[in-house]
Amino acid sequence: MSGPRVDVKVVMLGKEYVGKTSLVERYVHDRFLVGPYQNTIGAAFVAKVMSVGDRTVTLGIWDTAGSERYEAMGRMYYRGAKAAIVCYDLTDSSSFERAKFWVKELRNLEEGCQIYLCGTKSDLLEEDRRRRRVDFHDVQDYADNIKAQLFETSSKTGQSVDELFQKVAEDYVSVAAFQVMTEDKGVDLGQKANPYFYNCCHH
Ligand SMILES: Nc1nc2c(ncn2[C@@H]2O[C@H](COP(=O)(O)OP(=O)(O)OP(=O)(O)O)[C@@H](O)[C@H]2O)c(=O)[nH]1
Repeated sequence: MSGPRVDVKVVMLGKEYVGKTSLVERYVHDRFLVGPYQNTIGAAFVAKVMSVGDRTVTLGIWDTAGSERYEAMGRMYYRGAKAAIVCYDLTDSSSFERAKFWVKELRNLEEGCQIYLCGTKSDLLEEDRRRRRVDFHDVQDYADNIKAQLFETSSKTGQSVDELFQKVAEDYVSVAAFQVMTEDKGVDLGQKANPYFYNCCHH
């Protein structure tokens, strides 16, 4: 990989047990850990180097603990994040309520952070569609409202996991390029208050 380096801080948020750690494990190590569930304590950090066009992008991923016990710490970890992957479990409606809580927080306190909604464990729906507890179209409407992107993933099968992280990196690179372009030209667009406005309008 060559070209200019870009570092992006990404934070994983969502209720405990929704599968944040599993998503990171699948993306970074291409594996799905079986065995007893181990909740994350505090947060874990992992970096993954990848490429977007001729750019080398390092995603610095903070995997936060979902337990409400660690809620205040979650705040520490999303500070300065350029992207948040807000996870909910497709088979657990309460986890979507919790996702909305994080979205509200981010929108109030971390304006420059692009939000990606991620419905997890889609393989369980492949096994039995009746297990779905969060309607795709409802979430899509919600995502449109908050200008977020929506993915449904499975860390077990790998479905849409690479696509999700690739999109995070691509979006960040295109926004960074747009910022450089407008700064070079001395353009002062109102949209720059929300750097992802441009990006959202072009996808
Ligand atoms: N079938 C299936 N199970 C999953 C998937 N992702 C996670 N799980 C299971 O869900 C449980 C919780 O997964 P974790 O990745 O530890 O969840 P977490 O959100 O990191 O949990 P906290 O650390 O407590 O916040 C584990 O038993 C996983 O094996 C998936 O895509 N499919």
